Amino acid sequence: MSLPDTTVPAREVAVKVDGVGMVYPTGTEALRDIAVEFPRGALVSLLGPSGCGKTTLLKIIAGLIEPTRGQVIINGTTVHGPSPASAFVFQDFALMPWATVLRNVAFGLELRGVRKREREAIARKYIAEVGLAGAENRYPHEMSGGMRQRAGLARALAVDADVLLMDEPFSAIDEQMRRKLQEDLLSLLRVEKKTVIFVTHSIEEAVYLSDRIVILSPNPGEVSQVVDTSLAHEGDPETIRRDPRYVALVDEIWSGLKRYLD
Ligand SMILES: Nc1ncnc2c1ncn2[C@@H]1O[C@H](COP(=O)(O)OP(=O)(O)OP(=O)(O)O)[C@@H](O)[C@H]1O
Repeated sequence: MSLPDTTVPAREVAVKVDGVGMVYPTGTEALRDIAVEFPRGALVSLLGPSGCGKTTLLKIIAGLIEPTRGQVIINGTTVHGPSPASAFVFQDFALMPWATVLRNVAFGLELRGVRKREREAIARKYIAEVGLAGAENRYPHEMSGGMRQRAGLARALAVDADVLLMDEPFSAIDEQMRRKLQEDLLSLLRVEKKTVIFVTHSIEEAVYLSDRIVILSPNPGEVSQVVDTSLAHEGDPETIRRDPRYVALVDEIWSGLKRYLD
């Protein structure tokens, strides 16, 4: 009789960063030999001090800039330029100020030639999903920072990319609203099942949200540590934040990072 196979299958890789290096034309070496894997359906944070190359890495994964060395592979295909497999959520929301929420959220689909009726139906679905139902006809200046970031998230979801790239999406938002958005993002991901690469400065935010944290060190940006959090992200946020494993992880990451602060 053969024994049952109890090995846990490794999670499939959605995004592979393979030996990426980046030297800007100014001569700044922003990244050196970055090799990281992003499992499908996981939220992975890039964490590190200012200037360690987090945004540069995210832009390379998005295909917005070409690395000097190495490659990025999304769903088995090497990235050369922006691809429909990924969608970017910007820190400053990047909404068109002259367009309503509905038009902003539908914009990626408009660029892809989706007909008006269809794209607006899709946009309305995601506007509701991020908690903005009723705000379809508002303009960005008529909304709070939190609402604008929800619209930015709905726009990224509407194009139905597998991979969401989020560059400090909550940093321009006050603390209470940020916590609410973090919780809402986790609930949304339970429904949408995206692979998320999330840039943050905040250790607490990274530990609260992430399945995995990639810690970068500066000058040049290199991977200094990869931490699998193994924390449950469901349940009462205050209970999670008091979980001894949450507290220990925040402490551990903080003691690793503080040597980079002057
Ligand atoms: N377009 C550019 N041209 C030249 N150098 C750049 C450019 N963009 C970034 N850099 C440099 O590359 C390095 C990494 O910058 P990057 O913005 O990726 O870091 P970061 O970790 O995202 O920083 P922060 O946390 O402050 O946003 C820095 O030294 C920065 O000055």
